[in-house]
Amino acid sequence: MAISERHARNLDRTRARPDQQVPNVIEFRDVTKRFDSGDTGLENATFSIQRGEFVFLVGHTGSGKSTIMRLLIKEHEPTSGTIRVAGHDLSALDRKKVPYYRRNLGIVFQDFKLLPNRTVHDNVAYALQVTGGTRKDIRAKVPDILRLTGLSTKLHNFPDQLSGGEQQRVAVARAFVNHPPLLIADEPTGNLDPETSIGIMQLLYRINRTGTTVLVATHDHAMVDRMRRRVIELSGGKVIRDELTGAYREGEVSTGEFGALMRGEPAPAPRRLPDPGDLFDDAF
Ligand SMILES: Nc1ncnc2c1ncn2[C@@H]1O[C@H](COP(=O)(O)OP(=O)(O)OP(=O)(O)O)[C@@H](O)[C@H]1O
Repeated sequence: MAISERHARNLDRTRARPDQQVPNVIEFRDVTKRFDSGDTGLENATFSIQRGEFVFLVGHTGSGKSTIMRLLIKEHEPTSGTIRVAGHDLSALDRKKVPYYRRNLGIVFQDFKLLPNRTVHDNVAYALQVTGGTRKDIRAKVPDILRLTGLSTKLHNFPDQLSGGEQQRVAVARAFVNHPPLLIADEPTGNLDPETSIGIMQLLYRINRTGTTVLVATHDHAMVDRMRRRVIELSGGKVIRDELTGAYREGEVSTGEFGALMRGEPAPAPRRLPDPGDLFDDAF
């Protein structure tokens, strides 16, 4: 669907429901996930994330971070409880429609998941093609996003000709080229050195400042402490902490480095404010 059509439809939505609140982008209500093996991935987890937030999911290995991500992309189904994305109950989303839903989300993994036999340009363009982007869209948007992610000089390179940090930039560019209302990243800096990790986090921060809601699962203590964003901590599948400007560990003092870390990082002007309802274009 063309952006202008979407925009008009979103305006209609707003007009039709003037007194209703904008729904949370993500809402977990009493969500439990038990696997066939008997392991518990998540236990009675309740939290919600509003439009435009930047949220870290932290916790020891096995605490349930990836389970939340996999539930969000409907790779797993909850054993009980309700998950809503942009106000839609994910259990009502037909299996056949799941690929459409996922294409409208920005998803970044630790291991990049790039197409090995396509160039940087084509990896990013592909994300537009599968959502119905025309050649004109590709010509207009891909160079822009490659500039934003610092990849303009690498557009003809293949993934195996790039460093880990550059590959992750391509993955972020691909996830963001559609300007998704929600971007989720599972350990996006897990394979990168601290310096490169800062670059990736700055990129996610800039993306967040265009209006995209960003959820990042991470073990990266230093990054969480420096950025001072909202932190949801898990332990044994339970939410044990939810702080608006938290550190990796409860009660740790601010390093005060956030300003320095993000200085000189101007946010690109949003083309349009992403509407979470766009996640479900063609899906419901
Ligand atoms: N497919 C699965 N089958 C069985 N148990 C699973 C499965 N996926 C996760 N688990 C279990 O669920 C619990 C939570 O795992 P999860 O992968 O969500 O943790 P995590 O916090 O993401 O860990 P890490 O930081 O190591 O990635 C663990 O006990 C894990 O063994």
